[in-house]
Amino acid sequence: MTIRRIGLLGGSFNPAHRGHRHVTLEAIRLLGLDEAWWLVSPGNPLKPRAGMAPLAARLAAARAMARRAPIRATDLEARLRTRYTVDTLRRIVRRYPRHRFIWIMGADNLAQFHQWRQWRTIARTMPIAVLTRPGYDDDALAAPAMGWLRRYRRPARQATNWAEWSVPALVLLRFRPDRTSATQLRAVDPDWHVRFADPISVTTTPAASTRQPQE
Ligand SMILES: Nc1ncnc2c1ncn2[C@@H]1O[C@H](COP(=O)(O)OP(=O)(O)OP(=O)(O)O)[C@@H](O)[C@H]1O
Ligand SMILES: O=C(O)c1ccc[n+]([C@@H]2O[C@H](COP(=O)([O-])O)[C@@H](O)[C@H]2O)c1
Repeated sequence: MTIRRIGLLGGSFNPAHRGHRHVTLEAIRLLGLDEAWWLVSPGNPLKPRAGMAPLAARLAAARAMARRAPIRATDLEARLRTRYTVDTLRRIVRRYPRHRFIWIMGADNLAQFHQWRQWRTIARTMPIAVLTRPGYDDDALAAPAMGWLRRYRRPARQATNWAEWSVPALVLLRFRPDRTSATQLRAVDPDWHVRFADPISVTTTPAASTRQPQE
């Protein structure tokens, strides 16, 4: 039985940008992943709905950004009808028994992690990799959740062993950072989603546009 090693990066992807692609490719390299899945969120429970582009447009833009990379942009959360990460991860682990998963998030998300529903249960569900992000790395190390997570920290040089770690486990990944943010992109191009309003007109490979991860 071949075990697939998958990294899960959840996000609003409003819109997906080259920073997402860069940090995901770095995570794939440093963690020795077969693939990363972008979980394009129907709606981050902590973010306002105002200014959030429709899921179809965010998904189409994410698929275009993930093209020709071992990255799948998916609407799994909408399909599973989950919104909270703790529920999503529980369902995914059950649904894909032949896969091993690691949760990936940027340093900005670790700073807020203690506000997520049942965040300790998330950490007990699968290992967590935190990605360096300019302006947030110090905050992440001082994050309230780190008060508890710190004791489970693993050295980055052992990152490729993550599938054998007992949980909770946390690894902080450092690499050449990328400053891109969706907030910045929306400021210069607030109507970006209009270009993705009709997903059929979006240039993605047919396989990438329809495939769901295999169980
Ligand atoms: N440049 C980046 N470096 C590191 N991590 C990133 C970067 N951009 C996004 N991420 C991470 O990717 C995930 C999804 O990010 P998200 O879709 O919210 O993009 P964003 O640029 O942070 O958006 P916004 O500015 O709207 O908050 C989060 O875990 C986030 O921390
Ligand atoms: O489950 C929660 O309580 C929770 C609270 C805030 C954010 N999240 C998840 O964190 C991921 C990153 O969200 P975002 O909007 O910062 O890209 C995304 O998968 C969200 O669903 C999850």
